Amino acid sequence: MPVAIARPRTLYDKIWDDHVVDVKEDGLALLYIDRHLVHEVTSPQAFEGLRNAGRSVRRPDCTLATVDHNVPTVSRKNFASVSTFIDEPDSRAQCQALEENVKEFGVTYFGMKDRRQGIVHIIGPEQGFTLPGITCVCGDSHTSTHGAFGSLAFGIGTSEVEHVLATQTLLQKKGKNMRISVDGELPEGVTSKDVILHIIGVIGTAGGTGSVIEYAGSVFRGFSMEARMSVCNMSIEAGARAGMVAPDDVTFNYIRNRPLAPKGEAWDQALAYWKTLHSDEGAQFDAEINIRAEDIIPTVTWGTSPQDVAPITGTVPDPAQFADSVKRASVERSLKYMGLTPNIRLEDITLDKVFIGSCTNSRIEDLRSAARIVLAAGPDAKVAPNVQAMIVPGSGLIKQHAEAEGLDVIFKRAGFDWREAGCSMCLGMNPDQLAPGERCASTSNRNFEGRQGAGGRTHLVSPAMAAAAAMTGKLTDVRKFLGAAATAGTKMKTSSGFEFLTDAVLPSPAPETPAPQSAADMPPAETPSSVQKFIVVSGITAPLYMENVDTDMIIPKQFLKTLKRTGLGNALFHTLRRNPATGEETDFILNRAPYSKAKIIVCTGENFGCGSSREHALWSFNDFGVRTIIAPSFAEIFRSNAMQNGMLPVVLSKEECKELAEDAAAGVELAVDLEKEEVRRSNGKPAIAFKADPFRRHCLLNGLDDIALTLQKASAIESFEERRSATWPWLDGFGYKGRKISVGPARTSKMDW
Ligand SMILES: CC(C)[C@H](C(=O)O)[C@@H](O)C(=O)O
Ligand code: SF4
Repeated sequence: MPVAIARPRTLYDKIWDDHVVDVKEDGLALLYIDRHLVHEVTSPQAFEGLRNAGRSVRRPDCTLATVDHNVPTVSRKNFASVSTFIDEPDSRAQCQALEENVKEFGVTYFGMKDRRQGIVHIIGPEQGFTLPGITCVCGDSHTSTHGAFGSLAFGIGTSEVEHVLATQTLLQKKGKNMRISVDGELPEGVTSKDVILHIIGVIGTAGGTGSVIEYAGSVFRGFSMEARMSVCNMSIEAGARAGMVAPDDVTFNYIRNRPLAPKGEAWDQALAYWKTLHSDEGAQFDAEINIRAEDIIPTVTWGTSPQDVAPITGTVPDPAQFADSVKRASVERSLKYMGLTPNIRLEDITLDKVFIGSCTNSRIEDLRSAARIVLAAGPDAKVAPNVQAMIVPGSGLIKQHAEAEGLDVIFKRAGFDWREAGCSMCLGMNPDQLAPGERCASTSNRNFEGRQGAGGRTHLVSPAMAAAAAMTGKLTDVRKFLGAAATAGTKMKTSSGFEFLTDAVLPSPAPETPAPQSAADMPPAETPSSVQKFIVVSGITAPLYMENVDTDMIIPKQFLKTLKRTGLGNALFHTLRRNPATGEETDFILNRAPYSKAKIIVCTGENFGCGSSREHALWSFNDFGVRTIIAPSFAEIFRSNAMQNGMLPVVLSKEECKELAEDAAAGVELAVDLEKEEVRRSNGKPAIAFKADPFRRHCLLNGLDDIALTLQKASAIESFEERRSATWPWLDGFGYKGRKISVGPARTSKMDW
């Protein structure tokens, strides 16, 4: 376990070193996963895979599930069951599938009747499931949120969800260390959301690619856990695999006494370990960014990428200012989509909707900060008549806590809609959506085209800025309300919220005690692989001249409701291929002959596949017939999802991509040869060499399935678990009565601890 390594290490190095079960010569490690969060969108196909292979959930004690993306946020007063409550058939089916799967596989589940239900990234920390020093994953890109506790937390695709359920491990290559320090005094009115939006503006949406970001400096040290979570949450928007803040007293005080936090002696032991979790003096970072707190002012996005930020005092940019043609085209496209004219003042932009919620900003502190602004607007002030504003607490417990503080009254009196917990209008997989053309100030994390509803326009802001916008009906500099907000703040009563977390909330049935699973009990490793071999793929190649092609664009949310991996070919680039108003085919490249039969895509812009972890993006390419994509860079989760599906992401330089795109536009066919690691062209021009990761190349050439490979290491996993129980006993999951939950499959046991 903790090995004495002399060189100074970063926080990331330490957590990484402590979780390696096995490592290959090329650095590919089998990493043990301490905590696995599960939601209804990215898990059905994973449970189905387990079922088909006769596998069980290896560590139900370290797995926690809830429903969030699909749930309607209307009152649950009349809730009887998911079957009667959720009208939309596909949303209903996904929630029902999770309910059946957690029962069958014995996973703890917070359903819609449970006040602990909420957004997956809210409930983990709230329950003390998220702890410092752990590895934490979820089939969701915003898993980076949990890094706020000094853990290594990252999003994965559905195939990896299945891998973790079956083996409690993941195959991972170590990323780079990046440190972003923000020091100094934040000006008044500037919040954690402004800080992270500013950071993304500085480093760009691909700035963190390949790295784990450690947030350091006096500003983060001074932040509450809620504020740290908002920052780490959006690390994925900066392209990073994960973000983290070293744990300190703020962290420990937040965790102490939470239902699943270690108690008594285990607490003392855990605390001693957690205090070692910081980057050592002299530890090496591959990249360092320093930002002055004084340079940050309330920030808002104007475009369709989270890097499209500007201070609220600024104006909408003019595409003419951009020398780079790809960049200029992308700004033009954004402004057209957003319905904005260059050079207008941001504060002159009027709104239709305001959304306060999402895993970025739906915690108690966010709601308080919004309420303070509402109060500051005056005792009788109302939401502007042109605006419809909604507040969606992140969990049932946050809702209860806010109501105990009277925040709901403040909001409702001013005309806000006060809702039940869920992802809501962050991505609109449920009824909360923007209508085409509607403009929204939103506290969520993504402003991609169509994100909050087809044709909807999103401006990302902090909760305080959202509240200010709701009251004025326009994007507004929150600092105009500050004096009054300070007075309002003194009138608000706050409470710790701990009383809602006790066991008394809901009775927890005594856990069943299935026998621990040993290597000998594990199903055979040689279950047939379903991964397609990739040797050479050749054929029609479609050129794409775009940067930051995000997964919301590749496959919009309405297609994520499937329980299958197939049949998604028509969904590929749906909003670009179909006119949203008429449903008719557009002239998008993939609708045009010969490209409608493309097997290869070549994209000229960076950061292909950024955004969500939805593996559906790859399933839709596959179903369309595309097996390989060539681009200057890929978002990490997309890249790893591709290879889990027998598909190959090929990285070439920008110039090479441009050259190949020109060839493809002229009808030249390409052949991507993984064996020879080269791209050949039908016009006889010289082949272009590329490099594939040796292990992944081997797997793709042979159609090997990661789970089967990992199961060959069953005894190494088992001995790691023995050492883990001895060294970090608090990581063997605790139940709601402080009892340890037994390890092992519980296919027939009831849900809940
Ligand atoms: C549905 C899920 C895969 C997705 C994610 O990975 O982020 C969603 O939470 C989102 O925010 O787009
Ligand atoms: S980003 Fe939005 S949709 Fe995704 S998990 Fe968070 S709240 Fe849910």
